[in-house]
Amino acid sequence: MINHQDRLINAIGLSRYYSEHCAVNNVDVVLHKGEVLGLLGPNGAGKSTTMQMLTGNLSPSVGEIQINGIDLLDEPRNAKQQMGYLPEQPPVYRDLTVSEYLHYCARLRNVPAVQRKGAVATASERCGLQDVSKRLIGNLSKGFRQRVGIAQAILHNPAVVILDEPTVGLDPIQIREIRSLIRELGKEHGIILSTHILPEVQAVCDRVQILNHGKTVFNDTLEGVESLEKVFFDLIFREADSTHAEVVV
Ligand SMILES: Nc1ncnc2c1ncn2[C@@H]1O[C@H](COP(=O)(O)OP(=O)(O)OP(=O)(O)O)[C@@H](O)[C@H]1O
Repeated sequence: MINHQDRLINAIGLSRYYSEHCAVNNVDVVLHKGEVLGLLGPNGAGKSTTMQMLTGNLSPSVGEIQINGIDLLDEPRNAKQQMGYLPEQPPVYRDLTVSEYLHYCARLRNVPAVQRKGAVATASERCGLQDVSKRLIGNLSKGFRQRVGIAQAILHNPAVVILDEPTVGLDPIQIREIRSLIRELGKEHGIILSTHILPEVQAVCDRVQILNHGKTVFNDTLEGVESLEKVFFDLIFREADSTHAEVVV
């Protein structure tokens, strides 16, 4: 019997229309404790729309979403409290120091005043930011700014962390560091990672969900998968061929 208790995200039957256009079509997203889930797909597949629905920034046209057992549509504040989100553009303020910014985020996240210092210290330590806490964010390297973005996402110790393209524009050393941070975080949180970089998914994810034309076309662990690239291109091109065949016929 399936145990739904350990589902940090339980999103069932999600669809989203933009007027007549169905961008996401009856997609389920399930995330378990201790799992890093890679959300993949070619441009326009529906990843951003799905992530925006999961983070409560966009209402689904159809479907329901529970975050750590709390209904996102009925109790958006409580459900969002269970979640940390790093959008593709980290929401950092360049004119604040790392410490000032993280304290500000802790306030926004309703971390009680007496716990803020500890929460900032813990998130800074986990993201390797102790040595730059007094530096202005605007003067940090992109890799460190990304760490600050991840630190704000985990500050309130959420059950779920959603990361959108967290390593875009980083150098190879920074990429390696951020990936190992994601793996580390994955032990205590459930993580959804959206990226176009297939080797990244293979390096950090336990399971992969591939979207194409708004539908799930693959959802499985990476056990025994030698090349995710092959799986990905086979699926996407097979679909393109069959779509083409339909048009021709
Ligand atoms: N606000 C909008 N209004 C109308 N159509 C939209 C809107 N946002 C997205 N779409 C369309 O919905 C589909 C899915 O878009 P979405 O941005 O979710 O895909 P994606 O997988 O995130 O793509 P990318 O990797 O390029 O960011 C696309 O066809 C897109 O053009």
